[in-house]
Amino acid sequence: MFKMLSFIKPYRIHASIAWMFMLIELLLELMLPFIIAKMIDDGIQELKLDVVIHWGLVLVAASIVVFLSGIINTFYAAYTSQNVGYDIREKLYSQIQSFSLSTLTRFQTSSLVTRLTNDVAQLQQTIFMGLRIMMKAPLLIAGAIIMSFIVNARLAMFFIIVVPLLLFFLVWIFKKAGTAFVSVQRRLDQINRIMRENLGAIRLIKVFSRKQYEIKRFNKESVSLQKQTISAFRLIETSTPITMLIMNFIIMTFLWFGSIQVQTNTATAGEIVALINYTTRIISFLSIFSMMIMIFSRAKASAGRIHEVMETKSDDLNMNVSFKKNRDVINHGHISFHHVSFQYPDAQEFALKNVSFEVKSGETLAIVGETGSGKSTIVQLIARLYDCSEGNLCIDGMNIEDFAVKSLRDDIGFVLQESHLFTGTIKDNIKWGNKLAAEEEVIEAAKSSQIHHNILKFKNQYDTLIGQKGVNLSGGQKQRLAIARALVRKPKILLLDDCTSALDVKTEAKLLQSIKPMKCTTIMITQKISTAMNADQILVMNKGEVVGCGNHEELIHNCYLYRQIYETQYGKE
Ligand SMILES: Nc1ncnc2c1ncn2[C@@H]1O[C@H](COP(=O)(O)OP(=O)(O)OP(=O)(O)O)[C@@H](O)[C@H]1O
Repeated sequence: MFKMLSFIKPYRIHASIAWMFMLIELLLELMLPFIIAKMIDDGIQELKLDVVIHWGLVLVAASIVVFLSGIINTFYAAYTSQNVGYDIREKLYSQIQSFSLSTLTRFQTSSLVTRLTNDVAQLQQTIFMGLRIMMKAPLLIAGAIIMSFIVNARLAMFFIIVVPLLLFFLVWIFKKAGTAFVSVQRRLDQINRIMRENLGAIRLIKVFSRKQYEIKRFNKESVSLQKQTISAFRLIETSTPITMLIMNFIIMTFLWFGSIQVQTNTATAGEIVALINYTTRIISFLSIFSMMIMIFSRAKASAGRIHEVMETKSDDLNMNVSFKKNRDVINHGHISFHHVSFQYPDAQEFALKNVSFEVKSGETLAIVGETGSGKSTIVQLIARLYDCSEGNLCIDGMNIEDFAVKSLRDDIGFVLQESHLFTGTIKDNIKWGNKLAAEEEVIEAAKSSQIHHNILKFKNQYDTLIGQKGVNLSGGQKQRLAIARALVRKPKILLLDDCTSALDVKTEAKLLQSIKPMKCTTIMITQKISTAMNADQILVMNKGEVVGCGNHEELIHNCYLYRQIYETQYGKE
């Protein structure tokens, strides 16, 4: 938690101003009961109207300054907390961007979203409360005890016994509640995960009529969150009645012993009023204390979760500038795999086993094979989303690990199996691939990917807004838009991971024809033999191994698996 305080450093002047005005407010608040005691003892009891007016005016002036100090304090506390929240969120976000795929999987997307939103908001609120009242509460309690000693030391002795006991009790609650709130935040992660899954698959839920099942699943997590939150709050709530009971007991003690002292002329009525006034202030701030415990306990849990992300090593290959020969562009796009094996982190088996093949510059390689045979893994290694476990992957004769990762990826156009589109216009989505692309280049990419004519039919053409995840486009349109986004990069290497599945044969053939003149080395994963047949070479994969490589004619004769796939799609004839 204290590590998070370093984020306040840039705003120390604003935080100090908030603090200063909080101290002014506090000092004057502490003086108010003292002023009232003076008014009673020197003015009302002595029947001196001028003394009453004098202390009355002092009281009004002090109240105005308290009010103004409160406003200024709130302003600076809000400024500091909002800015610190912004900085933490920004740092957290860029840290998340620097994680490798396996680290991101380990944290889980829903948990990262909760950390970026809810956890940061908890810290923001704690900093605001810290500068507004949290610091004030202990100081006011200490100040009220000191003032009570100045007013009447004998009666104030009760505080010395009771207040440390109370504080001890409250710290114990704070520790217990901290653990409880970590569980609350974890439950919140689960709720977010279910919501993400649910909203992302709303169509699937509808067609499978799984609405009730999903509602039950959500309710189960929701009830679990509710129970955990209630038990955490219950713990904190026990502190309020216990605190009130003890402090009311002190007030009764002051009234009892105070009345005896007034009768024996060892204390004045004003002193007793002032002492009770200080006690009620301590009570009100001790009840703020229980709120503070709650806020601090939650913030402690949130700070731990944020700290965990910030302390995790940035392990995206982008960060490790490991290129030795300083090559930062792909010249020709010649790809060669030499006995490459690969195992996913935490996986039991190798996804690729001793894979060797070559694709010459400007050629097209189609990869076919059963599901789970390692096709996507091959293209992911070329984009260096992972490094080979064994063997070498070379581009233009140089080991891929010697390239600067960012530059390597800048020369690659990658179209994933699932076409992710972003909220924005069609033009924005294509330009996402290359933000420097001119209008003509965007249109050219759209033409090559066979989506241009569809776009022209929309009322706003390239400025048509796409909803979240492109809901107003068909599956095939989304795929072609994703291809246009890759083509606009003018890549040296184009990786198409089964991204033409939703296209009809005619459109797909046109698309592949228009890619050819671009002379980029293309690796195309496909389930369709009709598509694979157009490639210069076809690689046949089975259980992570290459079982055939060559053109269509060669494979029909030499590769049993290829022939089987062919016969399934075209019939034995
Ligand atoms: N992130 C991952 N972590 C662990 N194992 C993985 C991961 N991704 C894939 N695998 C495993 O690696 C193997 C190869 O997966 P890959 O996605 O390359 O197959 P594929 O041929 O592209 O399949 P499909 O045609 O269904 O897309 C599979 O057994 C799969 O379960």
